[in-house]
This record gives sequence, C-alpha cells and structure tokens, in this order.
Amino acid sequence: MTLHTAPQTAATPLPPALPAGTLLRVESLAKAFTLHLRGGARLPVVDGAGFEVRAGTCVALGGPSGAGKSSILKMVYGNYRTDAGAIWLMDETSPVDVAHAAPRQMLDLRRRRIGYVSQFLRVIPRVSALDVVAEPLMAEGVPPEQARAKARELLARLNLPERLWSLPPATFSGGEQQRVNVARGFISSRPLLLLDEPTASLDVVNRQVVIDLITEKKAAGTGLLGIFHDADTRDAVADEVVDVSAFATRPN
Ligand SMILES: Nc1ncnc2c1ncn2[C@@H]1O[C@H](COP(=O)(O)OP(=O)(O)OP(=O)(O)O)[C@@H](O)[C@H]1O
Repeated sequence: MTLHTAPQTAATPLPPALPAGTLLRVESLAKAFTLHLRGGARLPVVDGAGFEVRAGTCVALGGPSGAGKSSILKMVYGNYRTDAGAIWLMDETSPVDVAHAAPRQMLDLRRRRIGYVSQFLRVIPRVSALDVVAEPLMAEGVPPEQARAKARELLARLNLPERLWSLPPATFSGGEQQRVNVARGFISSRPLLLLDEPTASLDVVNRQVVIDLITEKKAAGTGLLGIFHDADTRDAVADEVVDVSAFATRPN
C-alpha cells in the first residue's frame, strides 16, 4: 500500500492537548489533486475539513459521491498527502500529526494504533484467507496459532464457508473478499478503526454481522470513522454524521 506523508519540518505544529477520550482530531484539512495527465491541472477536493472521533463512538463521513469521503479516510491512514491542516492521532501519551509523520513513523502508527478496512481486498498471491485475516495480529507479536484461532472465529461469524479458509482469496466473489477484509480489519484491537464501505457487497445477514462487530468495538472503547453508503447500516452504527460537502472547495 502506498504511503504518502510529508517529511517532518520545522513548520510541524505543536501537539494540542486533546480532551480525554479524543482519539482523532482533524483540523483545517485541505487537499487538491494534481492531474499530471491534464497538464498539471488542480482538482480541489476539500478545504477546511474538521471533526473529531472519540473512543467508543462511530463517526460517519457523509455527503454525495465525489465529495471527498474516501480521500479524507486515505489522508487519515497516510495514503494520501495533505496540502494543509493537521490530523492529530492520539498515540500512547500524546497526539501525533499524521499529516506530518515520517513514513517509518506512519507504518509504526498503523501497526499499533489504526486499523483499516478498505473497500477492496488487496490480494496477496498464495497466502490463504485464514492467514490474510490473522496477519495483523501476528504483526503485533501474537503467536501464529493463537492469531489463526481468532481468524477462524471471525470467518465463521461472517459465514465464510470453511472450505475457502485455506485458499488464497484472489478467486473469491466480491462479498467473500469483503468478508475476509472485514475480518482482517476487526481482528486486532487498535484504538482507531477506519471503514471504507465495509458492507457494500454484503447480503442482509452478513451486513447485520458487521453491524454487531462495530457495536462490539464501540463497547470495547474503539473509535470508528467510516463511510457507509447503506443508510440502514449508517443509522444503526453512527453516533454522528459529518457532511463532507460542507468542506467542498468552490471553483474559482
Ligand atoms: N488519486 C486521485 N487522483 C485524482 N483525483 C482523485 C483521486 N482520488 C480521488 N480523486 C477525485 O477526488 C474527488 C473526491 O473523490 P473521493 O473518492 O474522495 O469521493 P467520495 O466522496 O469518497 O466518493 P464516492 O462516494 O463516490 O466513493 C473525486 O472528484 C475524485 O475523482
């Protein structure tokens, strides 16, 4: 996965004192894409975006298609560079600005502090579905058999047929791949979990399983930031909806 963070400079802002329980504070965030194939034209996406995510709550990013929801999620995960603003992520004792984190620091923050369920599974050739799911726990140092036991539990809960567990997910259906992706994102207990349309390809039964998993994470104190196109899922899990179109940049 790409990693685009700005180098730390003297201009890096000082960490704010976040109130207890605040896991993420996005401040005055701005982003425009430079379209190199269009002679370097700039496509502004958001300007002045700001919101917070607290432990034990789920914040949904809302707004029409193209408003910038996925772009904001990718900036929080360090996949997209920011043009301005700060993304304060609470680390062990003090906040770190993801927008100015060095790549190595970002990788460390991902391993310890941020889980991410992307819209599509990034398939790794020859790795079984079970190990794709267990990997984030193993990366935290959990013994492989213990991590696989938890992976089996989650895959069973998400009704992925057992015959698929030992196979690489490359040939799985969209909904099967999404369930592997959800299990991979939910297996560890990182304080902040990002969800990019985690139920888009799921049937009603499995959608409800994801709603239950989100509810359990909230009860355990995880903060969640997600995009949910399905209004029923959003209504069931979101404590707050942040309308991203409010941060739209106006064309000159
Ligand atoms: N890598 C990129 N390069 C150029 N433009 C991009 C890139 N990623 C996103 N965009 C553009 O930025 C705008 C916001 O896209 P984004 O995917 O963040 O919107 P969204 O609100 O998540 O939309 P949707 O609900 O349809 O998924 C769109 O106009 C999109 O074309």
